[in-house]
Amino acid sequence: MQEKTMRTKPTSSGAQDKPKANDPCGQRTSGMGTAAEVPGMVRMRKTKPFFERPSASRTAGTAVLGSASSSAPPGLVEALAQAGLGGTAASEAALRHVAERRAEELVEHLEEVVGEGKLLDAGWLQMGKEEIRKKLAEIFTGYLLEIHQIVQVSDVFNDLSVPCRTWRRPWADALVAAHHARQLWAPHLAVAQDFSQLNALGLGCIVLDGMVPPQLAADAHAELEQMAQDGKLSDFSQSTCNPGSRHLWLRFAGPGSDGDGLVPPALATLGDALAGLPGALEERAREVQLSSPRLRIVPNLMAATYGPGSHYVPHKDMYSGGSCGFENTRMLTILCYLNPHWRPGDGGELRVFNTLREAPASPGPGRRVPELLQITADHSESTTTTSHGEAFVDVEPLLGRIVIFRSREVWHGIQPSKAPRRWAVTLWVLADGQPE
Ligand SMILES: O=C(O)CCC(=O)C(=O)O
Ligand SMILES: [Fe+2]
Repeated sequence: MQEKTMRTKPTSSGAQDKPKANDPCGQRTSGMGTAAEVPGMVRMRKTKPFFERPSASRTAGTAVLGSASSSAPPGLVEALAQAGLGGTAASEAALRHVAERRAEELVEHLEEVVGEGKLLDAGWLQMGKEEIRKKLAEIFTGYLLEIHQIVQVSDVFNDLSVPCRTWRRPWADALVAAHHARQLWAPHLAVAQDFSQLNALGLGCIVLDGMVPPQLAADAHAELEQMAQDGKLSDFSQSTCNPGSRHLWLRFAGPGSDGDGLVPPALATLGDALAGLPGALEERAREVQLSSPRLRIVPNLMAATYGPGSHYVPHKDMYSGGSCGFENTRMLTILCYLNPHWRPGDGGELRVFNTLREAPASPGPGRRVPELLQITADHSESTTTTSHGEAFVDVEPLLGRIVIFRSREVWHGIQPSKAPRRWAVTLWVLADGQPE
């Protein structure tokens, strides 16, 4: 378990190193699958939930209505609860019915919804009641359908994810040391103890070699090659961020993973073991009284491959939905490289940049998520500022090498690959915004 074989270049390497302003590269933009399939796509809670389940005791909602108001339509959430439709099973027709009924009620109390700072501006008082009723019904229906979608996705996510402290693995517990936790969460402290090139960049990033049994890594590599041959990979990415890359998702545990034969054994074992790392890191941090965020595991690995010429421009793994107001909650990126034949000159190194001072990157507070389920490629506001510096370290994608870094801070990219297929599996570890 040592850090080794990294090359450092002190200067910028030109255009490829510079992300464009408005760089939409925080996530691959093709073949992303559904929100529920992609770790980190939904949860945005930290201390303040962006969305709370409808409940009778709640009088105001969060700002999901957007254009019409910054608060929930008066009484609508209560009406939903009274109709027994707070769960995920409500049909669209039932939600429309609740919305219509509430609109009818409110037309008799226009002062609650029309006027300065209210749901509809004072101009609406010029309209007839029927027109106002229709407008309210339309707004309410949109609101209910939106929050209903969020509840559904949130439920799926919660079913799929667990706090990392419940995913402890002896393998990871034995291998993770306190200094790893320091390197990750307090790099400024770690620098004093460890003068590695990576630490010198002042990042939260660690490289671990010799942890994955070589045979397991080789088997996992063979399984990926087989899956590629069997046509399981996505199409080639057309994105300017990571042109030519291909990927597939491997749900190695939990609902949807059993008996479907989609995750071959070595990859499943590897995923299960990697998922033990955050819990071990959290525990080590606790032991040395280091403050670190609580984390959550989604047992879903992404395997990605880069062929000749394909690369990934500098980016961070945290991204937001830009105009959608969506933001992921990725906290840690855990990579494991699976390239038994990698040689110097094959390219595909992970380039890790030093990071300039930026605003603290914690999961955002409540945001609008109107297009939540349609998220495809709108990550355009994720990286509006180019805040990595000139220095970088290239990390070779060697068989079994594990790299862990802070998704929200660390700028990284992949150098153009020259090898036929450069493989990595990634586990994104999410913030745990659940109450204590
Ligand atoms: O494979 C790697 O080295 C990094 C991949 C990456 O940055 C990503 O998928 O976001
Ligand atoms: Fe990345």
